[in-house]
Amino acid sequence: MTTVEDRPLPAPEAELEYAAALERDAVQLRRIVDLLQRVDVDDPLLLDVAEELDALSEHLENPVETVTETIRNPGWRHDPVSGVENAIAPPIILESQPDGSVTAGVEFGLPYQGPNSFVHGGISAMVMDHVLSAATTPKDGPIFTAQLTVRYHRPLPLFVPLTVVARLKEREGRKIWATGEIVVDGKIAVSAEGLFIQPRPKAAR
Ligand SMILES: CCCCCCCCCC(=O)SCCNC(=O)CCNC(=O)[C@H](O)C(C)(C)COP(=O)(O)OP(=O)(O)OC[C@H]1O[C@@H](n2cnc3c(N)ncnc32)[C@H](O)[C@@H]1OP(=O)(O)O
Repeated sequence: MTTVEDRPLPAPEAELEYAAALERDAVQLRRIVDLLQRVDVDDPLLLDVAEELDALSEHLENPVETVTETIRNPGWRHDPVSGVENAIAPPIILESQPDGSVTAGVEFGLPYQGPNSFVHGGISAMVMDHVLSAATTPKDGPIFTAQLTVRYHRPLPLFVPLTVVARLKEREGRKIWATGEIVVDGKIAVSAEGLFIQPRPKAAR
């Protein structure tokens, strides 16, 4: 059996081409997920869709990407919030600001709905976790969320541009606190505070 390690790595230019293709694939898959939320339930086209998607899955199944390969690829292209290669990511594109804060613009559609016409609270929490951690992530290694407190001030509407902001609050050894908000029409809809911890070096565990 050929393992991932045995397979030759693509040349750098081919790798770029594949990455771009994967990004385009994720865009189309995201579009399908969105359309499936909106299509008429009595549309006869729906009868063929599962078969067509099944054929597509069969096509992709061989060779399937293994866990090892997933870890080898850059995580930030795969993650569920800003991963451009991940169809479940909105995706949210983060920007680092000169003052050290991180901002992002996003607009959620129906796949992210919780209460009718509003964003699911778990999605808001996931976004806050991600953007807060981006504001704290030290350059010298990974960081883990230890605590996340989210306050929902007002419902977050779907189909409206939202702004996410996060900033580092305090650092004490391996512990880093950050705060942030999701803002709609200039008003804070969600605020959050997180404690992030740099894990101990392996030898010290
Ligand atoms: C652009 C890309 C941006 C990045 C995107 C990725 C974002 C993804 C963020 C995540 O989703 S991370 C996944 C969810 N989180 C986890 O799975 C974490 C699971 N927990 C752990 O792995 C460990 O518990 C943890 C690394 C958080 C801490 O383990 P340690 O062994 O390093 O902690 P240790 O016992 O040495 O304690 C160190 C200090 O932290 C404190 N501490 C540890 N865990 C805590 C906790 N959960 N809450 C509060 N304080 C905590 C602990 O009391 C102590 O305080 P003091 O130094 O003051 O004594």
